[in-house]
Amino acid sequence: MVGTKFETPDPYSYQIGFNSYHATEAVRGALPIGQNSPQKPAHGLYAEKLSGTSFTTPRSDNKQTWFYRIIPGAAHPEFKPEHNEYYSFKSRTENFHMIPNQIRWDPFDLDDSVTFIGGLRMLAGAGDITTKTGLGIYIYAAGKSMENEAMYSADGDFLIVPQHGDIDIQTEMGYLYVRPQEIVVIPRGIRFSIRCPTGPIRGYILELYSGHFSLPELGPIGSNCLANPRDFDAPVAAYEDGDEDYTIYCKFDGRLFSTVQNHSPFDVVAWHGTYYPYKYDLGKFNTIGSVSFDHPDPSIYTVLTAPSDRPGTAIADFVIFPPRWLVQEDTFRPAWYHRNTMSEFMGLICGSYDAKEGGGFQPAGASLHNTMSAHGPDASTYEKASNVELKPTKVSTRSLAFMFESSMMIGLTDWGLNECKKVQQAYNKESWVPLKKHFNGPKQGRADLLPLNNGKKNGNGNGSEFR
Ligand SMILES: O=C(O)Cc1cc(O)ccc1O
Ligand SMILES: [Fe+2]
Repeated sequence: MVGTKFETPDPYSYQIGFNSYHATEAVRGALPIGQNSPQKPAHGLYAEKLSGTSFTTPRSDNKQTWFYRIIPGAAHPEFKPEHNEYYSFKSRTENFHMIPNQIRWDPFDLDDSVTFIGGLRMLAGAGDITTKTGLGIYIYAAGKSMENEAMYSADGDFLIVPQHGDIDIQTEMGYLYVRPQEIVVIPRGIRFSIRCPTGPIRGYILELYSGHFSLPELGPIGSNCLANPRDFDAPVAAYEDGDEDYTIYCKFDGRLFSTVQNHSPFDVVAWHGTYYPYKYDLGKFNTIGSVSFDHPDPSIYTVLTAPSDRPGTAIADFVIFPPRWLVQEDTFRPAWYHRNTMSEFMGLICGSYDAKEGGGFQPAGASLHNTMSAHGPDASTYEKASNVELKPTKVSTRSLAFMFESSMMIGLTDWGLNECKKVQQAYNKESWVPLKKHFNGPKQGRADLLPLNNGKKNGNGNGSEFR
């Protein structure tokens, strides 16, 4: 299993469950009983509501939280725009480079001279923030902890995939400690601060402009497997009653704004509700696969999904390729060659990826196979996998790749295509141009000119039911 992480003790305790109703108080009696907004909440606290869905969203999807805090979130001077070229993330579609080519990036650099906010770069995106449709993809690299600084995104939910270094996250709801091979989701609007307790940090972020993540349906799999709801951790209330200045950064329509307030935003003494940040250890993913033949669709590896209005069609799926046994008979076992209507952005947290034996897809690197961009195993993977003896084999041991998959066409920012200087110029040439022809039939053919096959036009007629 990935994610056996006893090296760093987890300093925090959590409440468990995906989409659970949580209630937590750091001072006894801070949560009102039987009501949300008493005339005078206990201990001189203010009640404040944070809604992540419209008030009238059906109960099953409704996400709201009540805070009992020292000072309401509104107690700050006005926000002013930050004037740093990277802080206007150029997240509008008209600024994107739309390219049909397959793209692959060398590992992104570490940079320990900046904080999480200073080292956040938009790589790619789709849709429109103002109408809450689509997604943004970011790379972060930092080494300085955010001290007396917090941020929130009005634009969407942050799904953070750490690749290097632990992140210690303080949020309005409490603390989350997240290591590589774990993920964390910080929903829209929640204020948070990121510290780097183990040194430099680096990773990937999917910002979801539309709705929120849910667990995929399990269909015939039944009531367990894949990511089980019990394995998601939410913080317990933790507050500070600080009077020092705090800079609050706000990401709003792809631009960064800031203000300085004279108290800590992490002053929530108690909260209850369904809208909260959560983490998940990818090592707990219960992987399902074929025990007979053929390579199944990677949708079986979906950890979280953000559905669109079209059934079965996601704005964003978060998919992982964890260590697993491959046992299929008479099967080309790596991913097949394919062209999909869905776009695929992939990253590698550690190890290697079984469809890219030829190297080039490295930890902290990435690839993008956009709508209908042809891809699949590189030439060396093909040669190996089409000749290998098919014994039960464990793949991706000590490896973890992931995919942000989207029904939208993904565009690249200037940073993603040029400024980062990580795009591999020879990706196609090295991966697929070397593929050899193995065809051994005549130079031309037409099905309707073939001699009759005992009256059967299609199929070999042999059946394969008793393999
Ligand atoms: O392209 C990729 O490597 C991702 C992927 C993996 C897989 O097992 C099947 C389809 C697919 O797009
Ligand atoms: Fe693919």
